[in-house]
Amino acid sequence: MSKRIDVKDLNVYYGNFLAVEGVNINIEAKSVTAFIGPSGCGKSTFLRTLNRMHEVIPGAYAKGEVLLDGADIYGAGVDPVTVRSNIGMVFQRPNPFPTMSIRDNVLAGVKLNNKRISKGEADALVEKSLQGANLWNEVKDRLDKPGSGLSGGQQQRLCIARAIAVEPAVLLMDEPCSALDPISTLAVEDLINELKDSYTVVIVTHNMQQAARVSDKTAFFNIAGTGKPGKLIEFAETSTIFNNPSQKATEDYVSGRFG
Ligand SMILES: Nc1ncnc2c1ncn2[C@@H]1O[C@H](COP(=O)(O)OP(=O)(O)OP(=O)(O)O)[C@@H](O)[C@H]1O
Repeated sequence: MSKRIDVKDLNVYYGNFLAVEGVNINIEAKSVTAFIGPSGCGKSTFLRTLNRMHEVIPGAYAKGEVLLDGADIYGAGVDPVTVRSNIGMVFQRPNPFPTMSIRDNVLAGVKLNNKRISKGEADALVEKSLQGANLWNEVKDRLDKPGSGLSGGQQQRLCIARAIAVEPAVLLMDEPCSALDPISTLAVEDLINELKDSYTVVIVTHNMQQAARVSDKTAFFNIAGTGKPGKLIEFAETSTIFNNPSQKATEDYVSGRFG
C-alpha cells in the first residue's frame, strides 16, 4: 500500500561534513516526485536517507525526522532492514545478481526477508512482479536463465521487479535511466507512470525533460559552492517549477543558465 513521506528539518553528514541542510518536504502517496539540481547538491545523499541506505556508508548519518505515514523511520527500535523492504530502491546501474536466474532475482528480496513461500506462491509472485515491471512477456520463456543475459534496459526492469516483489510502499529511484538507451528509458518512464497507481515514487534525475515527463511534483536542490551544504530551494507542481518557479535560482537552472 502506497504511503506518504514527511521530512522534518533533516541534515545529512559525512563525518564532519554537512552535505545536506535543513530539508523539509511532504511527499504525497501515489505520486511521482522528481529531485533535480546541479551535481553535488545532495540529491542522492538525501534520497538515501529516505530509506536509511546512507547508513551503509561509513561515517554517514542524518539528523531530523523522516515519517512514513506518520511513523519515524529513525525511531527507537526501528529495524533498517524492515525500513528498506517498505521503502525500496532502484539504482543508477542495473544490478541484478549476475549468476542468479531471472526468477531467483525477482525473489531475492523476499528470501532476504526470510519469508517462506510455497512454489505456487513464488511462481505467482514472479509473474505478478515481472508483469508490474513490464518485463513478463520478454522473459516468461527464460525465467531460469541468468539475469545477466538481459539487455541493460531489461536488467533495470528486472531490478524494479525485484524491488516491487517485496510489496514496498515507496520506490526510490536514483537516476534509473542514466545507463539506458532512449528506448529502454521510455520503457522505464512508462513504467514509472504506471507504478504511481500503487506506489509513492521518488526519482533523482539529471534529465529535466524526464522530470517534466514523469513527475507530478519536482524538488529543486542547489548548493552555494564547494564545501557548502546542499539545500532544497523549491518544491512545487512540476509544471510550476518548469514554467513559473518562484525562485530565481530555480528559473536559472531549469532554463539551462547554470548547472
Ligand atoms: N560517500 C561519501 N562520502 C563523503 N562525501 C560524500 C559521499 N557521497 C557524496 N558525498 C558528498 O556529498 C555531497 C552531495 O553528493 P551527492 O552525490 O548526494 O550529490 P548529487 O546531487 O546526487 O550529485 P550528482 O548529481 O553528481 O550525482 C557532495 O559534496 C559529495 O562529494
